[in-house]
Amino acid sequence: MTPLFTVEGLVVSRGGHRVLDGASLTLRPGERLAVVGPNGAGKTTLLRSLIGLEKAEHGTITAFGSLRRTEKEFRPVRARAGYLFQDADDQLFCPTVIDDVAFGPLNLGLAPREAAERALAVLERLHLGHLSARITHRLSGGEKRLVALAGVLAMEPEALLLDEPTNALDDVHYRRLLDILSGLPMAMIVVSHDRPFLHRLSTRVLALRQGRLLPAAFHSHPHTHDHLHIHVEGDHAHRH
Ligand SMILES: Nc1ncnc2c1ncn2[C@@H]1O[C@H](COP(=O)(O)OP(=O)(O)OP(=O)(O)O)[C@@H](O)[C@H]1O
Repeated sequence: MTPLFTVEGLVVSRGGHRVLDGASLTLRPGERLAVVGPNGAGKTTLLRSLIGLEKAEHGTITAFGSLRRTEKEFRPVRARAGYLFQDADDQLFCPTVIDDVAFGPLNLGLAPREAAERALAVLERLHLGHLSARITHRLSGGEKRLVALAGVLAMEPEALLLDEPTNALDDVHYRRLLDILSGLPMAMIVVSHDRPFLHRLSTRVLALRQGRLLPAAFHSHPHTHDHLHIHVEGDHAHRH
């Protein structure tokens, strides 16, 4: 099966520093790829690069079967890969929830009524129908996050790029998000520090270390404690 994304030897600098320094990955249909790494390792930079929001100095990004280099080449990628921002406030900008969720479908060319119907259907699927008429900026942090996800899903993307999706979620919303994402058929890349969440959701793990992506795996030590660790190939020290 053709990969949705293939990244080879990606180099991206931010603030004069090489954040990504030869990062490579492949996202295949149906895969749920977790990307972990310390604060500032470049996880957000990686997701932004995949949709052309950061400029690659070296390396190649192939998305949906085509090499992408220019803004023009990346534009269709943004319509096909749904990106959930780390901060929901960066994503939501319409006055009401329904307008925000309908914005993407409208942009894709749907008629206003069709866009509103699709938006409402997605909100209801996420058990958020009761929020549709609410003022977006007055939602709680967790509500904002789920509404932002509704906006992404309303675009019916072929892949999802999720930056810290469990931020600000309580137990009920956390469980709901996990159920929703686990039930979606599309491939996704999930950046998170939430190891139990990634452990349940992901099919594969990559760790970002010194600008490169290394294969990693979850492991736990039930004999001493029951929280999850991530073992990175080539790392010797355990991180608690
Ligand atoms: N606009 C910017 N200008 C300069 N440097 C930036 C900018 N945005 C990010 N950086 C730097 O790039 C590096 C990578 O940031 P990035 O947000 O990709 O990390 P991250 O792995 O997502 O971190 P976190 O886990 O804290 O969200 C950091 O050192 C950060 O300070």
